[in-house]
Amino acid sequence: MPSESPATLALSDGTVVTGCAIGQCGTTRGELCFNTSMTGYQEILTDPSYYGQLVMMTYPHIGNYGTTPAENESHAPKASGLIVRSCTNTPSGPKGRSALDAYLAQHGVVGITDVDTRALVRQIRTDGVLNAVIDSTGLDADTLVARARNCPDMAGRAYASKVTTQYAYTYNRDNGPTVVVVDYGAKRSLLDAFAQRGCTVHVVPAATPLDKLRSYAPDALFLSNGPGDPRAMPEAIAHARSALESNLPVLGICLGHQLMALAQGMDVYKMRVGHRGANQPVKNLMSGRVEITTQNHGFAVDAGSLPDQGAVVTHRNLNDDTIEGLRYPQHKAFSLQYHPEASPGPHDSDYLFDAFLEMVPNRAPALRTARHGLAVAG
Ligand SMILES: NC(=O)CC[C@H](N)C(=O)O
Repeated sequence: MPSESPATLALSDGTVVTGCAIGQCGTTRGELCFNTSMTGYQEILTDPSYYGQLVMMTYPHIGNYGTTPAENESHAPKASGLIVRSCTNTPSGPKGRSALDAYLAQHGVVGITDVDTRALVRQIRTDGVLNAVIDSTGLDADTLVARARNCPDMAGRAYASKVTTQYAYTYNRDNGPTVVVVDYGAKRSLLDAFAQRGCTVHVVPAATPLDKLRSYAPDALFLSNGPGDPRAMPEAIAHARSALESNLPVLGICLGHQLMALAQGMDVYKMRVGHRGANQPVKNLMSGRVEITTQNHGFAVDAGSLPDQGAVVTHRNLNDDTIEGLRYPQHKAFSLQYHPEASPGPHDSDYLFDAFLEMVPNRAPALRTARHGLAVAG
């Protein structure tokens, strides 16, 4: 156990639990979400899509293999706080890895350990998602519950502006297609997925309009993952519409997927409980193949809003039948609710990056694209 200092977790429904402080001493709040991955806590903490959320890990032992900069998905943690059952201060693994507690403190993240996380998950699964506060400064329970109740809801929050890059930069230069990434909070491993395939990768701020994107002479556009409610991003929805109409291949992942669906006139809703973990089963409806996937989302595209034309469901979640992938037959585009780059998680869905790049004209024939049914008009 990293410390003997008490900490409190207070939920907006009045639940108050006590545990021990980890990381920075302080008070923090956000939407309480749980992640069922057994490993990958550092990738999860630094995934910008967790901005504004308190991450609760359901796997009981967290911190076992410490932390190292190579496992960052962005330069520092973006989650608002961390809740675990048991946090070790003596990580195993190669020399030079830091303890999770020290890593959290170094980056100003407030956390709590020694909490019955599984009981809290059962509560959330029954009652739906809610906001919470973690405190290690000794504030009283009533104050903490009141702060949890005052915490802004994730619905209506355009948080991508908090995590997007301020300046355009080139992540990789190579001989393959030029991909322009619109950064709503992109994970590093998404950029790596393109770099590993020989792409030149330019990353631009979320508010960059299409004519500016064209100045990079892109072969393809990528709309990234990111935090918050896509319905609160009218400018980004308009940009997604221009991207779709650009005649360039477009891929959207997670927030990018939701923005593309909204641009095509579909609706997005806030889920009662989101999908966060590394073992979500998804069926590719064209190949019939089931992929075990990594997910992190609290909003989803409403299947009831599927237009007669303009979007076709390509992937479904086998747990709850929610939409996991769409293709847009009038455009060179498809989008995914889940994370084919994983990190953490299985690599079953890697093929989707190849399928996307095969949409770029003058590239290798779209063998894998055709096999998975994602070949499009254009
Ligand atoms: N990983 C993401 O891009 C998340 C998208 C969106 N913020 C959601 O929670 O649904």
